[in-house]
Amino acid sequence: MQLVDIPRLQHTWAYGYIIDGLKYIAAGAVVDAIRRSFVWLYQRLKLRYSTGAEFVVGDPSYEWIVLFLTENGVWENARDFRVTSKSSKLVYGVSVSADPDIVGSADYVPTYESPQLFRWRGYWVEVQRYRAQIQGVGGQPQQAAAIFLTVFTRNLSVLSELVEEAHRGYQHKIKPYVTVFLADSPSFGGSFLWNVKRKPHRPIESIILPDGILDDLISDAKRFFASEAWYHRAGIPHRRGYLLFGPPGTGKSSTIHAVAGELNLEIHSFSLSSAFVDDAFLQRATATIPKRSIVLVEDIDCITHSRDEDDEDDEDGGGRARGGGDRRRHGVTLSGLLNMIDGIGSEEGKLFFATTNYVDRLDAALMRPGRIDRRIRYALATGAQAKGLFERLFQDAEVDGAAVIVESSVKSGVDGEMEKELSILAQQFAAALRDYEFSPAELQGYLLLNREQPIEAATEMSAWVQRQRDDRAEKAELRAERRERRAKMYMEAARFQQQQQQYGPYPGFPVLPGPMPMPPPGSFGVSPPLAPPPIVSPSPVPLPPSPPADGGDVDVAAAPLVALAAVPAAAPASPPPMVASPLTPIVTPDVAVDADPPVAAKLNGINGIS
Ligand SMILES: Nc1ncnc2c1ncn2[C@@H]1O[C@H](COP(=O)(O)OP(=O)(O)OP(=O)(O)O)[C@@H](O)[C@H]1O
Repeated sequence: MQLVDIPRLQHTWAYGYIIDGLKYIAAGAVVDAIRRSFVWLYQRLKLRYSTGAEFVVGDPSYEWIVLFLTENGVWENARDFRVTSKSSKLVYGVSVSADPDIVGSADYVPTYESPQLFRWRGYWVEVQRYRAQIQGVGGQPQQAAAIFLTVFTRNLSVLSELVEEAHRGYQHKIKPYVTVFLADSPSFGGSFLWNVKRKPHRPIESIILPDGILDDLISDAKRFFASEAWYHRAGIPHRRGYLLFGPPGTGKSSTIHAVAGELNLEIHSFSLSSAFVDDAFLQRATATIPKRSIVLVEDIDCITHSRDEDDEDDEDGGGRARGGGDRRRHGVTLSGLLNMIDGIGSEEGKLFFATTNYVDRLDAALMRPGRIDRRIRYALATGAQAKGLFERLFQDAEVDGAAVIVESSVKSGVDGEMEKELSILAQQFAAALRDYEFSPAELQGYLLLNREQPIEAATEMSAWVQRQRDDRAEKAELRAERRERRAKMYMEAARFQQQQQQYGPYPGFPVLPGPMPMPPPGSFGVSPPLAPPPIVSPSPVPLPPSPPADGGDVDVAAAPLVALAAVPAAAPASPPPMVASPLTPIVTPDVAVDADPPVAAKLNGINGIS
């Protein structure tokens, strides 16, 4: 059967329209085929004669490329932008305001997704923004903004030169800043990203530590970077590990920031106490850290135990995993941490810094040379440090013309004479407290309250110290009371249990499973009253130890005191009880194999840095 009767159709009015329609369809198909052929050809040529690279947000290289594209004016034709607030003054994207404060407070990055072409060193480069699928921790797919660069040349080195130039430009731009990449978990998924912060360089002189500690640390790190070839020849991973330990607020993090600023390094930081940090997270995060970086692990004592260890503990009724139940599935295990530290060395040239307030909780495996090469102990402030802090914070008092005028009565000597003498005030300030009584952070807090008034800060220090001591004594008393109450409850329960065993269960009361476990030694009421904090210790300040010949810990606590002899001394105090550390002496590899013996000898004499 004939479906369309063409000869009859020819005589109808619709015939012309149908033929025209068919012609248009045919023409459209031809044009589309040509377009597709061009696209196909373009893609083929692109594949054959170009090299490309993807940069995903959250990776440090994304920051370099965004800045590079901005500097090369690639965004200039864009009209739509993604705006994000930011805390630094570094300008990315496009300048939209002449006011530097306004420009510096937000990021403007174009949102368009169509490719842009630009010339770089005679090569055509195509840039395209899009959303990439990346694999999150745990394998879940996740969307992330990305930039794809295509360089139209088959020479791969052009692309790597471009990336290198972008990195150099970025480092030059951020020179006055230390870039800190904080490992973070985005709220919408289980993956991770680097949260980028830029902080102005912290001057070395602003950190008040016993003489030489910081300089030694910096020269050690410089020497490490200078001896890359030696590490390769010796077959040792080019990595250096430092452990900074001591009470909170004593300058550990500040030291690391100062080192990063001095050596122009980026910091990639995670805290093991963060809820989202686990073994898989560490592996993924460290894999993205570039060369010449500081890898900083804060609270390195916060590791949980592996499943096997937990199971063993549970059999013993222990359950050692800190934080209980959930920590067994989350958190960083010792083996995960060791793998991560060892893995850092697979990418060259990294300084590994770890901080902790509880050095005695660290495993010996973690402390072995090759993982931790040097250890530095921090302590509460000595009188010399307090004096240094005071002078540092009020150094501008004179510069601003607001000279510190001290009545000569403050200074024993000629009556009525006025003298600008900041150091006398600083001595008065330091004399009001004992060594190892307050952290530098606490002293800084007090000084900031009196930022404009150095005289008041010095003269009112004794009253502040007294208030802090009273406060501490009150808290200690409360703690002792709580312990006593808990001890009483425990004794009651034990007695009740004994009676149940003796006379049978009381009707209506549950039978307690016996026997009651013994309380840990020293807990509850059986322990002696709380030991007073080291502030009230009457023993004299120890003499500075001579540097250990075998390279022990750097002991910030026991470093020489700057002469405060002129200051009326407060009751002497002993240093805080230093935790007996299970650390084994560390042998640094530098001495035996260093090409420059005098330098090696000098370094190994550093203040006993181990
Ligand atoms: N030795 C120091 N010299 C100058 N400032 C200090 C010193 N120690 C601490 N500070 C000040 O105290 C604050 C906290 O210091 P920082 O974060 O470095 O201490 P930390 O030892 O890392 O503390 P935590 O163990 O709690 O992380 C900073 O503002 C810093 O300026």
